[in-house]
Amino acid sequence: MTDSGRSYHTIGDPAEVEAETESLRDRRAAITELGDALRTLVEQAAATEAPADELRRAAALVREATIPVGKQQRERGQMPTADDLLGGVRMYNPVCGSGSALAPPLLIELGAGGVTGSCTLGLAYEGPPMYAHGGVSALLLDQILGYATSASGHPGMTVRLDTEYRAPVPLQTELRLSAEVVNVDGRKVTARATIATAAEPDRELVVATGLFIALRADQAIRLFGTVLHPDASNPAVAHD
Ligand SMILES: CCCCC/C=C\C/C=C\C/C=C\C/C=C\CCCC(=O)SCCNC(=O)CCNC(=O)[C@H](O)C(C)(C)COP(=O)(O)OP(=O)(O)OC[C@H]1O[C@@H](n2cnc3c(N)ncnc32)[C@H](O)[C@@H]1OP(=O)(O)O
Repeated sequence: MTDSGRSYHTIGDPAEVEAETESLRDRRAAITELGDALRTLVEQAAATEAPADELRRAAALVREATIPVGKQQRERGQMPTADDLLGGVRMYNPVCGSGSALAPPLLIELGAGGVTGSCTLGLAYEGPPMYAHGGVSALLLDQILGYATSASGHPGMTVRLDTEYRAPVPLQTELRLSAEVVNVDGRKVTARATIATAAEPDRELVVATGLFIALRADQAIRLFGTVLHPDASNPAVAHD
């Protein structure tokens, strides 16, 4: 679980992220607080052995909670007002976002040779008994690969993700991820990422290679026209 405050998903130097007004800081802290509560709910709901009447009582309470949350909803073409897309603040990113009930969340740090990530997966992520679902491993790896490519100055979209599952990923165990860019060929960027446990960081449980393509301006406009304004200062768009 994350603390409230500055624990949401950012990329790069936090000092570079747009100056937060007091009200934006407060709203992001509240989004994180709700995210923490939702993650606790999701995890406990996946692990519960409570009797049927208790589950029905909980369902009624959750339905009640949707009333204030549902009052003001954004549409698909609108970014969350608490996000800063180019600054890399994505409050609801389903892997790292502190506001997302789906996110473990994965905490990513920028290091000298690449990026590292840490998280612990609860029972909500179970695939084979006691171990993570393979799709969840791929989700974590795609995210950290994307982060590594962006952090290296070559943001792009995943067009290929090759995932090799060498050993099952244990739940309720602190995990370490790492990723680095291994090749840049024009708009094509290749990166490699791994998942291990914190206790045995050199034993690679899952290894992925991702191919990322930097978007041409016309592609960015076609895909993200309503939310992304490509210009010379936008690092997400290749200008070749
Ligand atoms: C990306 C902008 C978003 C804004 C980002 C802003 C700031 C960044 C901040 C934070 C980011 C931090 C972390 C990132 C987070 C998460 C990472 C998750 C990433 C994803 O989860 S993202 C969703 C899944 N992703 C897709 O939804 C892509 C679907 N896709 C397409 O929309 C098209 O594919 C497109 C438009 C990408 C390319 O357009 P296209 O396909 O027409 O390709 P194009 O002509 O441009 O080709 C150029 C060269 O790539 C080769 N090439 C293409 N595809 C290939 C393949 N599959 N295998 C081998 N080579 C391939 C060609 O062969 C050619 O090679 P060559 O030059 O040698 O001929």
